Amino acid sequence: MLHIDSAPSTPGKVKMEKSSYFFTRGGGARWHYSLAKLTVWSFAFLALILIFFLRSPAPSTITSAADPSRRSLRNYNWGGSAWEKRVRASARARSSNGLTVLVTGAAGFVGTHVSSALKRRGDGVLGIDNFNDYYDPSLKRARQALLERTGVFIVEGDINDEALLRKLFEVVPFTHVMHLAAQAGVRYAMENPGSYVHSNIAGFVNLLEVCKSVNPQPAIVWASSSSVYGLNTKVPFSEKDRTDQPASLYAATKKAGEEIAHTYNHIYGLSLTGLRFFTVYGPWGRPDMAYFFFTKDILKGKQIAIFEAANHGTVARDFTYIDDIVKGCLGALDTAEKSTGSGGKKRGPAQLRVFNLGNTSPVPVSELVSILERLLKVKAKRNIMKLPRNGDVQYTHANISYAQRELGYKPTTDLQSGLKKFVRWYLNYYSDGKKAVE
Ligand SMILES: O=C(O)[C@H]1O[C@H](OP(=O)(O)OP(=O)(O)OC[C@H]2O[C@@H](n3ccc(=O)[nH]c3=O)[C@H](O)[C@@H]2O)[C@H](O)[C@@H](O)[C@@H]1O
Repeated sequence: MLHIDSAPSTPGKVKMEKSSYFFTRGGGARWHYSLAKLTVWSFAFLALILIFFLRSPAPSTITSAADPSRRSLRNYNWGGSAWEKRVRASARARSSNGLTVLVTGAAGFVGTHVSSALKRRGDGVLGIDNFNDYYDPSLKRARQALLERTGVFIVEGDINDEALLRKLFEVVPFTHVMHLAAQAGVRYAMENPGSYVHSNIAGFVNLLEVCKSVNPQPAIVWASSSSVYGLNTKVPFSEKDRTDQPASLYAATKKAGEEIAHTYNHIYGLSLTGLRFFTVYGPWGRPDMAYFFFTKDILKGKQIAIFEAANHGTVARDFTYIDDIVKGCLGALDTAEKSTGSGGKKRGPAQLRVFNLGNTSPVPVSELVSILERLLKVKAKRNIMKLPRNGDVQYTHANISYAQRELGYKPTTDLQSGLKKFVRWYLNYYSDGKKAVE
């Protein structure tokens, strides 16, 4: 008998005393009996596997590319005629001159708002999202339900799944891709660097590989970030300023995205527009962002950490309201020129752009908290802390004249009015007893 005490510490080196029971010569009838039993059980096991495969539904069951960065590896189901029908219906534009847009990260904050705005004005929209657990997936499911009501179907899958992306382009000849799927968050990059490489680099390259090879190639608009300005001190930030000093891995992956975009534009003629978003906030926002968890913590009476730079220096952000960002995204899609490649080959020069989408009026984080206090009618428990060395920069401020000229981009919502709408949404969303605030 193998006792727990006698088990060797090296796995795989367990002495199989029981196995000698099957293989000793003197075993006789007992040996034959055991062999027969083993055979019967083996057949039963094989039969079970066979039944499992025969009973599998017609749609292909694809396991997403293993993501080492996630605790929960996910299986996604896609395919089959009913699924294709939903994909086609969602992507159908109301009129023949409407766009047909694949929105990646459609269950995300910006993705939901952009998808809904496109659908409302008559464009065809299909979403894709992997519903990962970076933050509460139930919020993503609620956004999905919202989009379903407007007629937008979100395919569950990962942008790293090449077969899925190819299938989507086979079913629908998308004219545009609005690429918003990403691992967001500046500070989380120190905890989980792999997830940034997986989504923001590998996932983006996979998407571009598929886009370059399909006919017709779509035009691509995608989310870069204000964080690419990193340690740049020249303000306001202009697209011409240096972006070679990222302060976080998140920023570095977004900057890498801009360089990767250059390559695919140069070699394959893909039309590519990068949008540098400046701290986007609003209803249905991201719970990992300061304005969101400050609201939660102020209401709970919990202390909040407010960062300040050296010598009591102000930390400020050019907070940009979601509706303004949506207008910028639509402006970028509407002015995107066609890609020029076909058959995977470039046939001529293609459009390559990068725009700042900010609000042009930075607000100190302490002022953000004061606005929240007034709106929530609760005093915050402020804990002023030195800005940690975790990727945060002290200050952001967008120069938006290029986006104004080319996209007609003109932000109209100040932080006070935008937060008012956010707080109204927050109280309404979380007052419904079913949604727990962690
Ligand atoms: O502009 C962008 O491109 C980026 O904007 C945000 O990043 P960030 O500006 O750091 O937004 P928050 O995490 O909401 O932080 C806002 C401000 O609050 C400060 N903060 C954050 C957390 C905290 O506990 N205390 C605190 O004072 C930060 O230093 C920052 O100045 C998003 O999280 C990024 O995904 C996005 O790419």
